[in-house]
Amino acid sequence: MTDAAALPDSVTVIRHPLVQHKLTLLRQKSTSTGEFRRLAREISLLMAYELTRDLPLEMTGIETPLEPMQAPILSGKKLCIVSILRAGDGILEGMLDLVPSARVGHIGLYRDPETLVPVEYYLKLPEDVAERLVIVVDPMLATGHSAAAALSRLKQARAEQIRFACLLAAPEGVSVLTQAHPEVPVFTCSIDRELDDHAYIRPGLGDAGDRLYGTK
Ligand SMILES: O=P(O)(O)OC[C@H]1O[C@H](OP(=O)(O)OP(=O)(O)O)[C@H](O)[C@@H]1O
Ligand SMILES: O=c1cc[nH]c(=O)[nH]1
Ligand SMILES: [Mg+2]
Repeated sequence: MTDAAALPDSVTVIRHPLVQHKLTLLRQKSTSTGEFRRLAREISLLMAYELTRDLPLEMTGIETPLEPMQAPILSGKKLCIVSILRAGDGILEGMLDLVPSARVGHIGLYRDPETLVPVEYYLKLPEDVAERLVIVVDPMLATGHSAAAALSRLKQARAEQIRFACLLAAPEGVSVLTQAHPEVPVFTCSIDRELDDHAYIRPGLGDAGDRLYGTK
């Protein structure tokens, strides 16, 4: 929704028609919990395809049933997907569908409803997170403070190569995150109009965690 020309180079809006179509279904208030979860998973798989588009390859010798050949395999850092609990888990599943051997980390953060400051309540990362390409996932980038705090935590754990993926972003969140972590590529399916007075993304999709898990 926001003029792409105004975006920093580190931000990619995934405009693939399947992603955009599924995102529209996801946003609709009539979409049930089960359908919401399924759509989030499908969109995440497609996002993982975009996020991993530039992974390096090397050639290796294999044998087909008919003859030997040189064929490409992934050669760079192994992957770690870090989910920002709890709504991040709705994205994690679809990413793991595409890269099932990735390691997984979790950062538990909730946004205090009064202050909007992210509060950390859980952290579990693979021991070798510093050697991996880390993809941090959370459906919503609203004020940007949860994502910025998660990336700072990962840097404390010595992670060096980090990407961030969300379904929806507010312009305010993009600005906060890219200023705090300018070297981190950010992938989103939409940059919506604005944040409202409760720091909800408008038009948005509501509360991602509640819609994924059927809570209020
Ligand atoms: O950019 P911010 O303003 O920090 O807001 C975004 C955060 O808010 C939501 O989580 P929430 O606090 O609702 O926790 P939940 O995932 O447990 O529902 C969302 O999943 C992000 O983590
Ligand atoms: O719009 C928003 C903002 C933060 N968290 C959500 O789940 N939705
Ligand atoms: Mg929530």
